[in-house]
Amino acid sequence: MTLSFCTAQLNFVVGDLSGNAQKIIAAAHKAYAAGARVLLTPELALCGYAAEDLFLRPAFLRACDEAVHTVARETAALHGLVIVLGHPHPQASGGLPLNAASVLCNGQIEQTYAKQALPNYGVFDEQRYFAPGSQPCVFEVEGVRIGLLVCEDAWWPAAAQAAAAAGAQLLAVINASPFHAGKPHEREQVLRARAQETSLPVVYAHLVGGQDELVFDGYSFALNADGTVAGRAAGFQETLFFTQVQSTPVGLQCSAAIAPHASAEADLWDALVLAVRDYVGKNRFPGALLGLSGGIDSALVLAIAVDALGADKVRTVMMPSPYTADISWLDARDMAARLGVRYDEIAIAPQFDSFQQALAGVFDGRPQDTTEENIQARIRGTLLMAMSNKLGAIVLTTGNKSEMATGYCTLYGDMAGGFAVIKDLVKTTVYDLARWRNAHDPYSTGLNPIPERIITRAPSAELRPDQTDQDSLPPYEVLDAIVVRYMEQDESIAALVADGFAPADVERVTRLIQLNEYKRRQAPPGPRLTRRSFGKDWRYPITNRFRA
Ligand SMILES: Nc1ncnc2c1ncn2[C@@H]1O[C@H](COP(=O)(O)OP(=O)(O)OC[C@H]2O[C@@H]([n+]3cccc(C(=O)O)c3)[C@H](O)[C@@H]2O)[C@@H](O)[C@H]1O
Ligand SMILES: Nc1ncnc2c1ncn2[C@@H]1O[C@H](COP(=O)(O)OP(=O)(O)OP(=O)(O)O)[C@@H](O)[C@H]1O
Ligand SMILES: NC(=O)CC[C@H](N)C(=O)O
Repeated sequence: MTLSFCTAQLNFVVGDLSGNAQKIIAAAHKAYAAGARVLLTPELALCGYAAEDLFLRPAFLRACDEAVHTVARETAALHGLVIVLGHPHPQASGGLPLNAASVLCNGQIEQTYAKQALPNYGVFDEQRYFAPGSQPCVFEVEGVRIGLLVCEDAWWPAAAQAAAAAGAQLLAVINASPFHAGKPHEREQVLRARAQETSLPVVYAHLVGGQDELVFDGYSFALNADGTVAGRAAGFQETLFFTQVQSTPVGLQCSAAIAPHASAEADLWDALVLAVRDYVGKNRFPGALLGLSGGIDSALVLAIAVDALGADKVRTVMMPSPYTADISWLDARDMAARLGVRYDEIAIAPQFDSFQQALAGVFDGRPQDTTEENIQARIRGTLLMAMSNKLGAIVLTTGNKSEMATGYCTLYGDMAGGFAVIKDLVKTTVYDLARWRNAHDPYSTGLNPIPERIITRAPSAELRPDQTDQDSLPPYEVLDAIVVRYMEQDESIAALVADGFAPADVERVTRLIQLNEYKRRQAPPGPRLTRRSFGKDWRYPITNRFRA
């Protein structure tokens, strides 16, 4: 006996119930024609993950319910195909809905499983939206008894063990498991433990796509009962991933194509590209634009945007001030020419003069300070937003995580825009990725996008004469280490000092992190790439006197 499973590793759009339903129906027809008799869709595939407070709207839940029936009806002719469909399920008794996986066959809804473990940490709020289930769900297809789990269920032993105790011979897990660096390996490690504890093979069906700040990386996989990888889909792309499950004298054996895991840098790059492509595309922008300064941050964002959208959908504008160095112009022009993107120059000196004149009376002889620096950033922000209004393209902001942490960014200035592409990459990673992209060509563009001098020159905001970033901050290696350990890993000030960081550096950086919460609340969203980003998984009070 061989039973063929198909995982619909597809990119759904939150709230597009009919589009998602049609995508699932089309996948069912293709999978069936290719011989599959089980189709697994990702968690909440029908409505998209994460639909957040849409789950609180009765009309949304009713529409999801109708879409479940549409999928059942339009796949009824696929005789014998079992579809595991992820969707929210309103409870007849009222109360919160279930995060459900329904088993559809021959046009009927045969069973509906309710996710038991509802994650409520990090970026997850599932206890705000769903009531937990308590029962295992086992269904049989061509003599194979399949135990159903939904994502977080499989991160703990109990639900898998309950499915095994209920007679499951294989675990089918449907998922929406947001990416961070290293997550594809971590996930397989967790599921390996479930396979080994239960001595059951696992088919893990995963989502792909960008949804606001979350990125889903695909990499669906199958494990044998001993935990060895029997198959893996490619990461960061849509695919129908087939796994053959065979009955052998030693139990069920899975086999499938095994796509390799990519390097950490390649995964990060793919995540950034997918996040930009989906944010821009799903929100229906005709393209993107950004201020190109000749510095590393805007250079990296431009390279990502071109890989994501194509050169014809990205335009750049260099807005020199009196403090802009010649090499900034030269490098910005060089980069735009290398990539073949539209490049304009708009000098901001006249507007800068005009603002200063307008304020001269009010400022009454006070010395120049960051006020004047911020005016320049705000003139640029105003010009970029004007271009966005007129041309329809979204403004990509270029601030990195080190800047978002310390507040080295200007409200309504370089923070003005729609999507903050690298807000979860610390500056040292920005450099690493720039070097990596110049040495690799993941989308076969034939481009070596970033001029070498942009990578080697000292970073500067160029908002006053001879300014460099390191004038007022510790070296980036030190700054980034403090940011990562304090912000991502919850280490204390005392622990960092005990580990050898200079007390003054730790004091300054952590104080800046605390003081600049107000700025981050006004920042655009951007893709989460680490265990903790400045997004849904960082919810600190603005008004706060505690720091340790
Ligand atoms: N708790 C709070 N809640 C709400 N609002 C608060 C606030 N505290 C201050 N504010 C407001 O925020 C203002 C200060 O913020 P903002 O106007 O942005 O200005 P600010 O933070 O003073 O200046 C921006 C800093 O970033 C640096 N910068 C800017 C641009 C690029 C780069 C770079 O290296 O890439 C660096 C620049 O040199 C300067 O040190 C205050 O004047 C006040 O109006
Ligand atoms: N001369 C300029 N022309 C166009 N855009 C600019 C210019 N200067 C700054 N910007 C925009 O503002 C952003 C922040 O600029 P700034 O130089 O202050 O910081 P940065 O973090 O060093 O960024 P970068 O490395 O891109 O220069 C830039 O990434 C760019 O998008
Ligand atoms: N949707 C979920 O239940 C995801 C939770 C899970 N721990 C993950 O990130 O993979």
